[in-house]
Amino acid sequence: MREMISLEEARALVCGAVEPTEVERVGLLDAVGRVAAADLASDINVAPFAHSAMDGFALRAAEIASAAEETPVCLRVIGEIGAGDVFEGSIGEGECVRIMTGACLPADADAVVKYEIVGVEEGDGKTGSLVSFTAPAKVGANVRAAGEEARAGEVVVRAGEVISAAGVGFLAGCGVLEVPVRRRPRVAVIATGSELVPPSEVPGPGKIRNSNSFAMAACAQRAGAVPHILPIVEDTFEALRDAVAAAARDYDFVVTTGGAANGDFDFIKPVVAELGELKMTTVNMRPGKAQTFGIVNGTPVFGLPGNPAAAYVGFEMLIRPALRTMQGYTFMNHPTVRARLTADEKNRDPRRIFLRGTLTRATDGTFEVTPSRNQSSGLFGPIQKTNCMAIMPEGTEPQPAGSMVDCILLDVPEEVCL
Ligand SMILES: Nc1nc2c(c(=O)[nH]1)N[C@H]1C(S)=C(S)[C@@H](COP(=O)(O)OP(=O)(O)OC[C@H]3O[C@@H](n4cnc5c(N)ncnc54)[C@H](O)[C@@H]3O)O[C@H]1N2
Ligand code: MOO
Repeated sequence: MREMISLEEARALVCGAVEPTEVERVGLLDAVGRVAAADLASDINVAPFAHSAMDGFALRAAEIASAAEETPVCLRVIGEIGAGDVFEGSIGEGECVRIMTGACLPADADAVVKYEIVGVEEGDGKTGSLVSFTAPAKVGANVRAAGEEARAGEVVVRAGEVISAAGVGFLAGCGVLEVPVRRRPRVAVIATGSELVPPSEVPGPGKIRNSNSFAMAACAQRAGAVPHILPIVEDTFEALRDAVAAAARDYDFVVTTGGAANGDFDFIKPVVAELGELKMTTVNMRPGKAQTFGIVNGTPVFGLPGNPAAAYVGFEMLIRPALRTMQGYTFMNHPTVRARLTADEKNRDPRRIFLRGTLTRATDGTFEVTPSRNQSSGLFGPIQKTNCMAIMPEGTEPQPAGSMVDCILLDVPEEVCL
């Protein structure tokens, strides 16, 4: 095992070490945002029948082929059909049928003319009236064909597609009410640290609230997994070993925070090494250098650093892709855009730096990014106030204002008005 690896190597290692969860069938609504695990086919033609796209008059286009302003063509209205009705009669020469949007096109008709451009010569436009047309209509005008969206038996969503909200509607129309998807991974979240108390308590001397477990659980939820916050573990080898061993038996993925460095009370590395196989310990990024990963009892175990921002970056950059891999997603990472730095950035490091920052649109439509003043790896607060992470490549010189940098979009793409 090499000591320090690149983020790309780390991501490949972690994603390569996880297995897809088994397939379960979920109700259609629960499939939104998830990946279809099998091809899905329609049971009927969609639309099931040719129907009108407009409120108007159904006719044979040939009847009004000669229609013009000076030489209108008049047709007799012989019936009316609303959506849900079927016109059983036949349309003879010189005749048409009043039709509503969504109604089944009469068998004899091949076009619909919307009623805004139809004159009423006699009557009220309903059955028995005489209506006039001043322009021809194309065959198929304002007609939605049967099977336009799907044919009976046709695969409408392929295995591997992410089902969108509109896709849920599409599948409902195709009669697909249950969708096979990969089960959401169950993620154990364990905070280690003798200084930690649950957030429900006011910390006493030397103690702090366990905020990491909540953030990591929220990240897991956002990644499509089901998080379980387990009890805080004190800083002893035995306590952490027992907690990790139990969690590796009961969950699909184990996340710990803290105790990932080389301090006197940092035990995640020796624990993973003793219980299973340690695969990495450090990644070339800042914050979040100390990233432990290994396999215990066939279960991936990820030891995030204790510093909140470092844990967050580690989760989003390394654990989220793994949890998505387990669910069958092919796109693992947050979207990235290029943006102009609004201020000089003096931070430099042999490691790749992820600066928490705010991405905005400039008046010319391009992106600008302003890194937060406080880049402490010990804080969640600045991340709550930002919407991206600006990437300073490893080993770079200070970046002057105006430099173009990659920015990873976090939770709030709408607010960046994409
Ligand atoms: N001699 C060195 N010391 C440290 C180095 C180093 O390179 N040499 N790196 C620092 C960096 S950077 C990080 S990150 C941490 C990572 O180490 P640990 O994973 O062992 O982190 P801890 O010591 O356990 O905790 C660090 C910090 O975070 C607070 N913390 C821990 N857990 C939680 C939690 N659940 N909720 C909120 N806050 C938490 C903890 O109290 C510490 O203040 O090592 C540095 N040291
Ligand atoms: O590994 Mo530490 O993350 O730079 O905060």
